[in-house]
Amino acid sequence: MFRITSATAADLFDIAATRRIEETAAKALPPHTLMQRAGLAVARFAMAVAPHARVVWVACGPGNNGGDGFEAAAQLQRRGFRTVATRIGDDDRLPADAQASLRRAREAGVTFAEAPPTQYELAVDALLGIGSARAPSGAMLDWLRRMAEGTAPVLSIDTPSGLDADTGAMAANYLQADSAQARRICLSLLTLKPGLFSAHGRDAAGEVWFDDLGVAGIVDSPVARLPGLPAATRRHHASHKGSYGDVAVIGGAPGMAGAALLAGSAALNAGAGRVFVALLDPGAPALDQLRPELMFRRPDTLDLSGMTVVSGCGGGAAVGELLPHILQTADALVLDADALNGIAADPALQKLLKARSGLSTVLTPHPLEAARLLGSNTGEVQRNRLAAAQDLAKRFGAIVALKGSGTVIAQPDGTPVINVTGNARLATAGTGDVLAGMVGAALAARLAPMAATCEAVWRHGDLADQWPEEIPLTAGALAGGCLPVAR
Ligand SMILES: NC(=O)C1=CN([C@@H]2O[C@H](COP(=O)(O)OP(=O)(O)OC[C@H]3O[C@@H](n4cnc5c(N)ncnc54)[C@H](O)[C@@H]3O)[C@@H](O)[C@H]2O)[C@@H](O)CC1
Ligand SMILES: [K+]
Repeated sequence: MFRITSATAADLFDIAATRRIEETAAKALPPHTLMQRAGLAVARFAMAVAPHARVVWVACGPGNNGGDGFEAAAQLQRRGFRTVATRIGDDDRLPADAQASLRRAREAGVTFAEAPPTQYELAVDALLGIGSARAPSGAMLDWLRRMAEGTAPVLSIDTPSGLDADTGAMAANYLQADSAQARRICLSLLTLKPGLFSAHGRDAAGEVWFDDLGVAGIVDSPVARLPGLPAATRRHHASHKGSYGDVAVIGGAPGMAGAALLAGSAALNAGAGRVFVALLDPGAPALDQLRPELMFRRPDTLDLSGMTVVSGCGGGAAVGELLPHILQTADALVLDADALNGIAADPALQKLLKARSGLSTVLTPHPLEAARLLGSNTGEVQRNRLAAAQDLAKRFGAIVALKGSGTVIAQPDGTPVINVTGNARLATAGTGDVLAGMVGAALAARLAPMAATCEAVWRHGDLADQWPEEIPLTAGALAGGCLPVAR
């Protein structure tokens, strides 16, 4: 059993694969073994989280997730914890494993009650796991709300109930109440699921822990993976600015120069050898007094063939005119914001983007920009972030970093990554420009495009995670705090 942190590299399996893995493992073991292991893991965890608990409330659902709950309740009761179970569903419709665990809970002396205890020190959510099929309602929803709004920690078995373990979509928003305050922990069993780390998954799950139930040697292919720590950074003494590449930021239409400057500063701080800024506002100053290292050029005077171009940041409509040239000549390319909007609106540009297939190209859309590129809508993208990012990556032959809670980094062929660094403090204007600059620096340092993007996204989020509580997190400060990604 271990906690998932930003340093954890791990494979993620969808519901279908998890069921196959469970079936294979169950066949190789005596009956009921997996559920007993699951219950024991939950009970051990519960005792560590609330060793002082006078009452543990276990809410059990109608399937095997409920069975895990009965088993955990039995194990806790036997170890001297007063355990109160509330349950949904009829005895005779319970799956066989859950029926066996229900019997064991009754034999152990677990209290079965119609309503939750008024006082409890730990709540265990064993209502629904990977079999969640519709929005929780009635008593189930009431209990989930009550847990979320209580002060005792909530321990979700396998998945938070009602969460789609494949996508992180929530069937019922029982966490949206302002009063939701309980510490939340999820103990994922057998496999780690992608939905725990994307969309609503992170809020619903809280801290994620993992127990493999003693099942090793999984042969199924993961649907995604957690990247773990980026490789250590070390620069050779015998290197020079040319070793870390040139970045050209092209953007900053009238009134939006700041976006391009943020990207430029971020690229510089992330270790790019030289950073050129080509503003699309003819009246913009030709020097940034605070960043004299940035070299200002007219867009048409730059030779992009040896450069990593970061395009879009505050580009407005003006960037559209330059995109054919940029798409055809940039050595490596990061496309953000207005560049993505321009491409979404113009099939000719889409063709040029596809023609770059095989070159280093990274798209960094937020969900609305992704929706425009896909011709869908934000709701659709957010309902399945993994699928949307993969669809875009395949369609345009590029690396795609779909921003949001659990940024998804997808590649045309190969397993996508879900990034677990970052937090809601990044939800402020300009942080996306900073990310684009950081990706640009990593590409300029000649990292492979997937590795460059994963590393920059990880570091960008990690900066926010490490940011001191008392210092406001602004994009300018974030751009100034970038740690080198280039080696
Ligand atoms: N069978 C085993 O030995 C093991 C089972 N495991 C547990 O089993 C879970 C999967 O079990 P199941 O496949 O039975 O699925 P679940 O227990 O997640 O739920 C399925 C049941 O809930 C009902 N249901 C779905 N949505 C509902 C809603 N909104 N309101 C009311 N009822 C709803 C379904 O009709 C079905 O009866 C895993 O998440 C895990 O917790 C694991 O511990 C591994 C071992
Ligand atoms: K659950």
